[in-house]
Amino acid sequence: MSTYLEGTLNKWTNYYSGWQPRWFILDGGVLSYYLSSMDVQQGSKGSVKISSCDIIAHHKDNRRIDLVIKNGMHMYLKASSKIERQKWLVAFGSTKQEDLSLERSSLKHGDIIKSRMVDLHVSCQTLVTHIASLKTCLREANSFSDKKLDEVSDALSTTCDEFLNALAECMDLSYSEEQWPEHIKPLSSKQLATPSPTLSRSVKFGRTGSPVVHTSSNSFSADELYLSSSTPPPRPPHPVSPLRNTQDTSSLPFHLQKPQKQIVAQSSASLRDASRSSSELFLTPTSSPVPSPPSSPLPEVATIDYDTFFSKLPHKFVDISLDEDEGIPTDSFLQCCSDLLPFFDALSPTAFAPVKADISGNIEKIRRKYNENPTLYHTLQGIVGHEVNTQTHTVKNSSTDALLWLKRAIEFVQVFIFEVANGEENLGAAASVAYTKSLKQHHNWLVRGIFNLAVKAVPYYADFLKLLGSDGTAEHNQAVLKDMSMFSKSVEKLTTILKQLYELYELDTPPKELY
Ligand SMILES: CCCCCCCCCCCCC/C=C/[C@@H](O)[C@H](CO[C@@H]1O[C@H](CO)[C@@H](O)[C@H](O)[C@H]1O)NC(=O)CCCCCCCCCCCCCCCCC
Repeated sequence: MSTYLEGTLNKWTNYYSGWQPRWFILDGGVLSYYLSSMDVQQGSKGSVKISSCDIIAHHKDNRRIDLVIKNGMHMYLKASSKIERQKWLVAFGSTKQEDLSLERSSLKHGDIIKSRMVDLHVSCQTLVTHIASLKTCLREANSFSDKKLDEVSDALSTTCDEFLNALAECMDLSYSEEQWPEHIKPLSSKQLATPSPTLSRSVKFGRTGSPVVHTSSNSFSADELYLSSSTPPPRPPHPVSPLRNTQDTSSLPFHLQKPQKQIVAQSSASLRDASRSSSELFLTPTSSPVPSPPSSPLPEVATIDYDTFFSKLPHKFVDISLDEDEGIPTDSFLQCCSDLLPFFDALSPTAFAPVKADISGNIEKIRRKYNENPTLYHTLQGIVGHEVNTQTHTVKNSSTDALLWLKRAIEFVQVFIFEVANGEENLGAAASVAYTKSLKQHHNWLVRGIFNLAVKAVPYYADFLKLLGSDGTAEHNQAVLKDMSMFSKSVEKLTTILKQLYELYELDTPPKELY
């Protein structure tokens, strides 16, 4: 008998109507919803097959469940309480289990492994996100509460369990299917139930935010962690390491090709550069079941590169090399800021026209100053320092003032991107956080009102990721989120330096009359 559950859940509708109560029925593996319990006879307003969804217990909101449908669509749900959410999570989990058992009886071994490989891949991506959040929390320990840290750790721990379960099942299935030599026997599900030191794999994100899978040649175990788009990797023709002692990437068991992706083989040396990325997932090897020869060649690395808005930017904040004493080169900084302007047209040429005009006006003011004397004004600090020394920083249209407003705008963008990269899918909420941190205190009631209106025009999360270059697939979305994370980190570094500059000269105190 299949799992049955019915009850009220709040469903996210849109930014105008927000969360709306709906009557949900889970039956026969399908979740359907109705306007109310009285409207069931009139047919459902929509339904989704639970086995085609990834079920995500939201890591910040303990009442929320996100159903990520395999075609990239979402259904956001909110229970009335944490306990109520738990009830639904259990029901969804049981339903998935039932469907899996059904599949098992009708599918061949290989098909089941395939389906679990896809699960493995999805939870691997989720792990990457959680670990990025955890790293941010740890890095910014001062500004994050213990509660936030606990939440992120819990989410990470839950996803680790999901990942290990999926991996365990793959191992069991593959082990029962083939005879492996004793010394490279795949780990059993029992071994995997407790994270094992023999798990030897690390996944990193490259500078473009793309996943990079590396295999360590001196700690091989037969349980390859595949990163697969939709089809799983081919089984190695012979049950020995396809990677050990070889530079031939053609034998890599990664099945990653897709027309829009580029596969690159790199040495571990170039990966060290890639470790500047803000998002890294390490399932760290500590020991190996198979000792390796001391003279193993460098590990092989397969990278998938996705193009995103960020990777295609002609000038990137991350590439700005600071002068001594953290001097920010004026020319590079302005080029990076200018490159962001076309994005406002993509968002909405009319709604964002004032914002774009304000930002480009300030870029222009600073550019004009720089052109007067590129040596003297080589750095932003040089411009501000010179204006302060000559008492021209307070005159109308000073570069100091232009940079102050440009810094606030860039900070808005950085915090907004940070929020989204860290799991905030409600763009209105992300914009509010960004606004409070960067601009609100400097705006009077009129501009605050404009913000409240502008925020209603924010796009949907999925559309926003598409504007940033995603093709809508989970993998590409993930790549965009990684690039966002890296973008936010590199911009934050610069806004922090600028804030310190303005604090030094006491030039950034909000006017009291605004309160
Ligand atoms: C998707 C999120 C949508 C959120 C929308 C936020 C909109 C903010 C609304 C504010 C409108 C501001 C219009 C202008 C206001 C100006 O009055 C104000 C002051 O101007 C300054 O005045 C000085 C004289 O007093 C003058 O000397 C100086 O030159 C002049 O600048 N200016 C501002 O407040 C600055 C506004 C900057 C707003 C930045 C908002 C950025 C929104 C980005 C949203 C999308 C982010 C995704 C980007 C991804 C790609 C990188």
